[in-house]
Amino acid sequence: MTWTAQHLPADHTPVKSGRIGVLLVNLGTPEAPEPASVKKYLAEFLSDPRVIEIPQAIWQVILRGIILNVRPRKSAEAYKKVWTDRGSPLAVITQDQAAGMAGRFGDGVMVDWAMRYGNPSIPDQLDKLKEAGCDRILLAPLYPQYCGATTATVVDKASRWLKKQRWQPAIRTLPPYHDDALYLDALEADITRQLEALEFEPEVLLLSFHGMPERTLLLGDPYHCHCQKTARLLGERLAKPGLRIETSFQSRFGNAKWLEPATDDTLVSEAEKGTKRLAVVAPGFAADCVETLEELAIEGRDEFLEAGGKQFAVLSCLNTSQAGMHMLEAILRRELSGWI
Ligand SMILES: C=CC1=C(C)c2cc3[nH]c(cc4nc(cc5[nH]c(cc1n2)c(C)c5CCC(=O)O)C(CCC(=O)O)=C4C)c(C)c3C=C
Ligand SMILES: [Fe+2]
Ligand SMILES: [Fe+2]
Repeated sequence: MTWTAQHLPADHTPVKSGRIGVLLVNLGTPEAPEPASVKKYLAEFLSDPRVIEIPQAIWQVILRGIILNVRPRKSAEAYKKVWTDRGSPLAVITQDQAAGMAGRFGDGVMVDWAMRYGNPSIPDQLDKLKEAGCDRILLAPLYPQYCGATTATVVDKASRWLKKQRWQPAIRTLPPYHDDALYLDALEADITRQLEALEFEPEVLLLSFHGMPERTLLLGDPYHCHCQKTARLLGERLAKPGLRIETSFQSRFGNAKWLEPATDDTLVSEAEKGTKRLAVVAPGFAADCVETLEELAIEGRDEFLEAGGKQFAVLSCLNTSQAGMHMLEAILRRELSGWI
């Protein structure tokens, strides 16, 4: 028997194919800087076993009984301070990064964006790319340093979507790029540009990475090593007389021991030991967000100045800077090789 289109189910529509999709993914953010939205976002984020690695039965009692009744109000205040006309900085910048990549790889390549928690969700965006005819998709978690709590959970989420597809697109994932010359070139250029534009010359440049529970390092997560390697390679490039480069970890959460030294403690100890002029940059964040714009630029400033510091600046993340977009295009193009 010869199979022809008439043997297909009545609802079968011919599938467009042959296109390539690129999905940029970042962490996720609330829909609004209000406690109810923050609560919804944190409930999803902090229920991810890749993020909180203690048994869910115990954790859900703590999360729903205490944390989700206290933290959303406090976090919503932080989000209010950095919210823009277009929404949360993290979402706006990620959207702009995707828009800035569109058209750079030719007509057959669509570039879109998603958030691991909240919207636009990874499954919705993968549906969209597939429906538009993408049979090859490059999934790009925008985390230079690999971490189970960030990179792996993006791949987990996409894998759950793949599991439901009868006809799966081919998927590639962007590897960590913590020691990639393209990334280091972009950071070196963008940090140098911003340091030269400051009204003061910092004595200390603090490289602040997002923290993680120390236990994850002992369990073999490469995140800490990746941060240290980025810091070492970037430090070598930025080294100049009169500038000391230090590394720290920010955004401590909960009571467990986190990676050290902590950024807030470092800002205070630097000021107390006499550092007057300090600049901070967060090389691990692909886009500015509440953690850089509020925790570093507002809280961090207060901590440093109250402890005796005199001049303080937080540099922008790569965001949609020329150096950042050039890097993004180059690392994506490399991962698309053989497809375009
Ligand atoms: C145990 C809790 C957390 C872990 C582990 C964690 C890891 C982690 N996070 C980022 C990047 C971002 N985190 C952001 C916000 C944020 N992070 C946590 C907690 C953990 N993060 C919370 C509770 C929040 C929300 C804000 C708050 O209430 O303090 C953000 C910004 C999101 C935004 O909306 O702007 C980013 C980005 C990394 C890279 C990482 C592990 C390496
Ligand atoms: Fe975080
Ligand atoms: Fe924070």
